[in-house]
Amino acid sequence: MVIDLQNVSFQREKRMILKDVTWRVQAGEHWCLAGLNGSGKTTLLNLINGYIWPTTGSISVLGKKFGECDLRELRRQIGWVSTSLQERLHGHELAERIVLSGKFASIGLYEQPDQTDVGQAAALLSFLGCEELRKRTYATLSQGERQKVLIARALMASPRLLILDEPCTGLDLIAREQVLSMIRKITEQPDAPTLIYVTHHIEEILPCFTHTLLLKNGEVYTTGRTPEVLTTERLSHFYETPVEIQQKSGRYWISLGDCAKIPMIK
Ligand SMILES: Nc1ncnc2c1ncn2[C@@H]1O[C@H](COP(=O)(O)OP(=O)(O)OP(=O)(O)O)[C@@H](O)[C@H]1O
Repeated sequence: MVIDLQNVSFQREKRMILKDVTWRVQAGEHWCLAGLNGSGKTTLLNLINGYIWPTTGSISVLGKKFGECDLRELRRQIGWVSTSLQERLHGHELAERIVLSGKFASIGLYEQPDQTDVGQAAALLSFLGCEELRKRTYATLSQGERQKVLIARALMASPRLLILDEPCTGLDLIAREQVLSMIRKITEQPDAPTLIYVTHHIEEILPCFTHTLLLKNGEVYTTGRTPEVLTTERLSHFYETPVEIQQKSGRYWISLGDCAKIPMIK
């Protein structure tokens, strides 16, 4: 079992941010975690990484039960690409060195990488179709290029679990599709890590995401195989707004249904 959350709740200042979340991710599955702003996605990721502790319930990740394992050791097997990581990186650092720093889980490169590491970083950038970025400084990269470099950085540590927290935020249509195609490529590798892809956007849910969890107001609204979750009926209930889902080339495209029924701000 890759992730096993049993009846997990998380409370802060009398407010239940997550309520009775039970979620199991098995090896060989790739999950999409979707929900509206404030539904609790980041809180859930912080719990899975052991940065916060549940108020009630139990958590096991990669077979290690929280409370009985060394979290620092566990975190070495988890790659996490997020906007907060982006903000902490140094703009003057070369893309290649940012990728290399993934091996040491450091912000900045303080240890001397060997030739094998340098070769692996180059191979990862090439695999992800962005080898030309190697000698560019991070500050000069576009948002889409930064995401590619950060994904390569996460892969540098050969994680068993890779969490991609809204990697397509701020990307234009083409850059978004490039990042999504990189992600698909990762899942096609024989030794691919289990992916957890967090998004607000149904359109980003690729066919490789076998399962989807919809989170609403801190509760699991539904989980299951992606085609069973992403239906017009279920998503209209989820959004409390009529929507229509169309499937094209294995992707899901959402549009608003009867606009007259959508609650608007007056
Ligand atoms: N430490 C905290 N103390 C109080 N409230 C918190 C704390 N952490 C999160 N919250 C609240 O819990 C709710 C869930 O936050 P969270 O960041 O997990 O949501 P999210 O689904 O990741 O949102 P977004 O999609 O906007 O990033 C929000 O209303 C947030 O304000």
